[in-house]
Amino acid sequence: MTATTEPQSTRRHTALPKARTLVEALPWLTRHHGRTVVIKFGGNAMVDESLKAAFAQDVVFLRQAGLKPVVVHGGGPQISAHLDRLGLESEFKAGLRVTTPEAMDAVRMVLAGQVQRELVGLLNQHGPLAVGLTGEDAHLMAATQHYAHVDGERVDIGRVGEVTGIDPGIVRTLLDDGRIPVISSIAHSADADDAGGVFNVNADTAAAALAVALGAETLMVLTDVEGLYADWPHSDDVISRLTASELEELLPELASGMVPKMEGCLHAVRGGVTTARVIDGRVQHSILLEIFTDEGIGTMVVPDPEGQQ
Ligand SMILES: Nc1ncnc2c1ncn2[C@@H]1O[C@H](COP(=O)(O)OP(=O)(O)O)[C@@H](O)[C@H]1O
Ligand SMILES: CC(=O)N[C@@H](CCC(=O)OP(=O)(O)O)C(=O)O
Repeated sequence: MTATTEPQSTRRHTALPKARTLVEALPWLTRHHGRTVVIKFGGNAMVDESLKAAFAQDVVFLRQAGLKPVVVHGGGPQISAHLDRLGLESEFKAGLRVTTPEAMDAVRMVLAGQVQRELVGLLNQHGPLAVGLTGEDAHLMAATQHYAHVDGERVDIGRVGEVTGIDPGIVRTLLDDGRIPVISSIAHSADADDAGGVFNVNADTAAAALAVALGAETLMVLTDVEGLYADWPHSDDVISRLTASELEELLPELASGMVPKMEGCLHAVRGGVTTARVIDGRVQHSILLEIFTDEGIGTMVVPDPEGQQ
């Protein structure tokens, strides 16, 4: 056998940048240790296989680094594609899907049976970590019917849910057991006369409600744009940081896709979450960049300074 040798100095030299990267992450590792991070993975950010695999690596990395990641996933485009295959049209009002009972069955099947299963599978390639559930499981998320408001009119959009309560017990149990909960945004009906009913909840709204109920440190929303554009669609200047009050002022000007996201961020920081961020899910390892470096990308919403509302 011929042994391969390399001069000691070369080996040390090539390893050094890796060690530096690890050491640079130390303050962030210390700061975030034991903290809960709710990550919303949008259907539009799930565009290719390598991105999904990198997403799974990042989430597992957080878990192995001592954080408690909770994944809430979307799947709007996947639901629309399925409805299309069934010959059913997708209609949105005020950014929310008009959800007939027939569409509700498809929403539940695609989110819990397809998108969630795929994410659980990708995470579990790294070990027996991920457990999938919906808001129906152990009554995690309760909702009543949500009506949309279009041009000042109250519109019935079917089985769309307004979150009325979160019982985070099952998620806490999973986190304490070292698991990664992967949650589909379907809620059980809170109405006694609709027992057994289910509602379609926007995934951004569900993620924000969960972040508040879990006392999460961070809500991270991965989507298919760089962050919140100041003057969308006319310019691609991203707002990098804004306070809750600044965001509140901006909300009426926002267009549909961003509305539930930014409302969710506002709800989260007003509910005690330290930062809510909208980041570009199309950038590989954007979660790691956001948590462990100064080179965070996207938009960060922070609470108002003390004494200012
Ligand atoms: N001010 C804004 N800044 C960025 N994106 C915006 C803005 N207003 C509307 N949008 C739209 O919102 C979309 C993201 O929302 P959505 O399509 O629901 O994504 P996801 O599937 O990730 O939840 C963007 O692709 C963009 O088209
Ligand atoms: C009520 C409502 O609109 N629900 C969404 C749920 C999925 C979702 O929010 O997915 P994204 O995050 O990928 O947009 C829908 O049916 O499309």
